[in-house]
Amino acid sequence: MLEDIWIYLVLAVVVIGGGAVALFAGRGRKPRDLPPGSGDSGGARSGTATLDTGTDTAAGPVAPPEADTDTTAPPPAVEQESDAPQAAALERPEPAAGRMVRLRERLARSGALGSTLLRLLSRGDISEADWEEIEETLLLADIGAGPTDELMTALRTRVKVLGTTDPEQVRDILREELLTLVDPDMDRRLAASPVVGDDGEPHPATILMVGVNGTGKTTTVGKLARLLVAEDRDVLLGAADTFRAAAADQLATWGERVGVPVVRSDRDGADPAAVAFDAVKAGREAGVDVVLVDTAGRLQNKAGLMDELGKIKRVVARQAPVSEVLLVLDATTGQNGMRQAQVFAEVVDVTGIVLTKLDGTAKGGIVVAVQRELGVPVKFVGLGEGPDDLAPFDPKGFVDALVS
Ligand SMILES: Nc1nc2c(ncn2[C@@H]2O[C@H](COP(=O)(O)OP(=O)(O)OP(=O)(O)O)[C@@H](O)[C@H]2O)c(=O)[nH]1
Repeated sequence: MLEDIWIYLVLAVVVIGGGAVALFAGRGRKPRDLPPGSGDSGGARSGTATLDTGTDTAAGPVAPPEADTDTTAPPPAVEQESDAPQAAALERPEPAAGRMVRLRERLARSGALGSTLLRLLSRGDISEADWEEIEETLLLADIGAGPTDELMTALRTRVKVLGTTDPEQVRDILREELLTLVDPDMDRRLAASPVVGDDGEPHPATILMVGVNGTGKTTTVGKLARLLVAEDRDVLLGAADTFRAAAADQLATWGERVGVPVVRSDRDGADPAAVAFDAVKAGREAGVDVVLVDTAGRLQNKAGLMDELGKIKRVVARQAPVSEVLLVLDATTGQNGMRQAQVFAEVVDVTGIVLTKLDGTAKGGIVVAVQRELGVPVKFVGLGEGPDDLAPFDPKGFVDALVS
């Protein structure tokens, strides 16, 4: 009997002791890479923000970026993966190199452009009606009037001079002329390395993503974060699309999957400029390489858009020079997309274009049209809904896919 009591006592001590160890082990774990003053380091900054663990933490009062910025709002929160099971589940995104090749067949419907042109150009005697059909095909693919004229002139001249109907030779001519239009000499690199500011200090590369809602902007921010993680960059996301509450949740999910922190506001409709400011500030304090800022960019009117984006840019520039403004356009929207591009270009200095939904559209010619219109390169293309279906744009791979 006495022996039994001893056994129960020993068991009780083991169970209670084990529980206590587990509890403290869990509490002692710190969120990764949090900027000083956020998370459980506490105290240095007043005001409150929450980590997604739900525990109360101290994070910073964020200096009001501009006089007209809403200062009554609580500062944005940094969301962060916070314990071992989540960290273990981090995904390793696919490297950037080779994505365009993998996604090539997604351009199949744009390939209809190439096959129609090849069929017509390989005819022994190309009639005026054939040339008209070629022209119509180019226009329907959204290449634009000017580039279509140029291509027609070049093709007419070269086919006539060569006098060939050999499909291989015709294919080579078409490939060369399309490549000239897509312009392989444009600089398509993304400015994603830290920069030294006027103060001589290193700052993260800051990239603003702009575009109309529905073009795939938030998704593209998530995909681009993955692509940068695959390239071993430290990334932080700013959820400055505060119009659509779900956009910040969407970004948080993208971030969690690859261990990228997200700065967001706890309040729907918060000032986007304040969130952008805090994101860049947090990125700077954490020493990340790149801060990607999602914006809302409603197009109700140009003045409103200019106000919002102009303010975000000014406010962010106080923390770090803006390295890139990427305009996200939906390739399926044709002329409507071109009009959006014009408005955004008037409002903010766009440095690159991301064309989404290029999979399954026959409108691939918009690559040429939009580059011509804005004078800036297409830097990335979205070729599907998968998390790694965003590829750095490669003109040669694109043209090869069209005429293969
Ligand atoms: N097929 C295809 N779908 C895409 C691509 N990029 C985004 N999408 C889809 O487009 C839809 C809209 O994407 P969101 O990121 O929510 O678009 P958004 O409305 O610009 O984001 P907000 O500005 O936050 O409103 C989603 O269903 C995406 O999966 C792409 O390259 N191909």
